[in-house]
Amino acid sequence: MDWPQGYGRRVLAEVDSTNAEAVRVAGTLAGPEWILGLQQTAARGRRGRAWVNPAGNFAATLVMRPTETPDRVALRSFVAALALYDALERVTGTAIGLSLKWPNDVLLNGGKLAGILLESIGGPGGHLAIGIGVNLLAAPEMSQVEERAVTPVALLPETGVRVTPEAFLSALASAYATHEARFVTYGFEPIRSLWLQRAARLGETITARTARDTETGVFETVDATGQLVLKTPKGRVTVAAADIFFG
Ligand SMILES: O=C(O)CCCC[C@@H]1SC[C@@H]2NC(=O)N[C@@H]21
Repeated sequence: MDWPQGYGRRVLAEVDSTNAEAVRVAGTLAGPEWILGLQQTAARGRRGRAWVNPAGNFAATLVMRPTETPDRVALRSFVAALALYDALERVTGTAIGLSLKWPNDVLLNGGKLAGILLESIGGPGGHLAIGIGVNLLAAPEMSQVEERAVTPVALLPETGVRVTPEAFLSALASAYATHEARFVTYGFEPIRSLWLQRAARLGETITARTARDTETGVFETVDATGQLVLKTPKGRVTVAAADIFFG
């Protein structure tokens, strides 16, 4: 697989967190760069949670310096989710069982295979870190993740396909570059449309839990700003950030 032009790459045998490394190196970079960590000792997940990261799983962060407004920069989580989906399809040879869970998880056979953590570095006009973790080899135990979280799954036990983190990075970087170019050229609409075609539970009843509220309704769509749109008994509700529960 060809490495995409214009993107740098560094591989670290061990690091606390590739997102933390992104913060340390962002100011020294001349262009976008992938940081692959073969072992992470303090990996972090969304909403301040820890990310359990057994060796052999994939952990990388893309550091870049987007020029758009913060709202648009945040839409990169959909760009990254699409790239992950495509890379997984590429390495396994099939998209069967793959789906995307709003805002930015990748599911395989209904279990959580991958997660994305977007962090801004240095405020507006600064860098963006897109941290991506994929359970290539092993999934954490249910006891290691939050209660009611989607059951974690891993690629090898689910599909029999063994992929190294380095090989997966090549597939992901290439897929990411394709979707990034689409986003920069055509905006969010084609990304939104591709994402919706791969969405888990679209048209079904789901629950969105925010820090303050819990909303249950039919998952209608994702709007032009990336917000989740639910049809609830009290009307249409848009959700900017939440944990999503099925069933
Ligand atoms: O909570 C989630 O679903 C997001 C998990 C993101 C984990 C990845 S692993 C690579 C990068 N470095 C980190 O410390 N976290 C992200």
